[in-house]
Amino acid sequence: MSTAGEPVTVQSIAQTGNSVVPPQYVQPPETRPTTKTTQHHQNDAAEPSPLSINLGDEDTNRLKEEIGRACRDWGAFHVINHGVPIQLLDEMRCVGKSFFENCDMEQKLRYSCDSTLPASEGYGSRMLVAENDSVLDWRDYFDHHTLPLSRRNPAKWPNFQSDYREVVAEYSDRMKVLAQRLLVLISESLGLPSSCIEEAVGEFYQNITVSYYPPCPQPDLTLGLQSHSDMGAVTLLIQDDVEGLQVFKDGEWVTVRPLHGGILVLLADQTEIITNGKYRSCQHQAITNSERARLSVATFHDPAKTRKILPVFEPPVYHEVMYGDYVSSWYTKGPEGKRNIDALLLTP
Ligand SMILES: O=C(O)CCC(=O)C(=O)O
Ligand SMILES: [Fe+2]
Repeated sequence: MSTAGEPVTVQSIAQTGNSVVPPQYVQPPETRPTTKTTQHHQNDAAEPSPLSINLGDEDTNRLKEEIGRACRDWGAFHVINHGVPIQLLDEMRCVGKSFFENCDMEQKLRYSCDSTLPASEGYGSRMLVAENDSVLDWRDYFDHHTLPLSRRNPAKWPNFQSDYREVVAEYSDRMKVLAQRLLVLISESLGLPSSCIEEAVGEFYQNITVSYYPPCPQPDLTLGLQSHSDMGAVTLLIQDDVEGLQVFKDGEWVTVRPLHGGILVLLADQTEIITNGKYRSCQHQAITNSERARLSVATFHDPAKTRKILPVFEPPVYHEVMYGDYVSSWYTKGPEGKRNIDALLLTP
C-alpha cells in the first residue's frame, strides 16, 4: 500500500479509489455503526441534542442550572456566545483542512509523529490504538502540543500556509481561557467553590488535535474514531459542516449536529473522578461517510502527568490516581469505551 518505509495514511488509502477497505479497518459486528442503535438528532425537536447553552446569558443562576443539567444528562453541550471570535474558529478549521488537502504527501510526512510514543506531536494515523488492537480508525490527524508554553514549539507545526502557526497559537490561548471559565461554571453548578475543579486539575496541559476523516468506501463497516471518553478534564471541540460525531446517551448513539459558531464541550474522565461521578465523562465516537471528508479540531485540557486526581466529594466512589498512570493504562489497553475509568471504581 505504501512506498518503502512510508507510514500508511488513511488519506492515501482513500485516494486509491478502492471500493473495499483494507481488513484492519473493518470493525467487528458489535462495534459497527448500525442504524438500529443510532438515533439521529431530532430536526424539529424543541431541544437540540446535545443542549446548546448561551454563555452570554446574564442570568447566572439559570446558566449554572442549564450547565448542570447538560453535564448530568449528556456530559456534553454546545456553547454559543462563548467569547471566542467565530472568525478564529473558521481560521482554525481552514488551516487544518489546508494541511490535509493542499500539502502533498511528501510535505506532510516531514511532520510525521513518532508512532511508537503515545501522544507524540505531529502528523499520524493511529493514535487511539492499543498495542495489541488490530482494528484501525479511518482517520489521520495532526496533534499540536500547545500548553504550558514550555511545551509549545511552533517550529514543529506546518508553515506552508503563512498564518498556520499564529492561528494555532491564538486558538490555543483562547481555548484555555474558555476552558477555565467552563470549569468555574461547572464547579459552581455543583455548589463547589468556583476554583475547585480548576485547582484539582492544576496547570493545564493542552493538546490540539486536528482530525481528518477521508471519505470511506464502506462506512457501515468502519469507524472514524472508535468509542472512547477523553482522558483529561475537559475537551473543546469544533467540527466542520459534515456530520460524524456521535455521543452515547441512554444506550443509543446520537449524532451531534454541527453548529457553526458553536463549540462542543465534552466532559472527560478526570472531571468524572473529581466530581465523584456526579458528572460523567462523555462517551463518543466518529463515524465515516462515503461522500465527503470531515474535519474536527479537539482541544484537550489535561492535568500534569504527576498530578494526583481524587474525588472532592465524600465518600469517594473512585480511587485516587496519578494522571500519568491513568494515561499509561489507557494506551496499553486501548480506550474501549469507558473501561479505563470504570476500573477506578471502588465498588464496581
Ligand atoms: O472527530 C470528532 O468529532 C471527535 C474527535 C475526538 O473525539 C478526539 O479527538 O478525541
Ligand atoms: Fe474524543
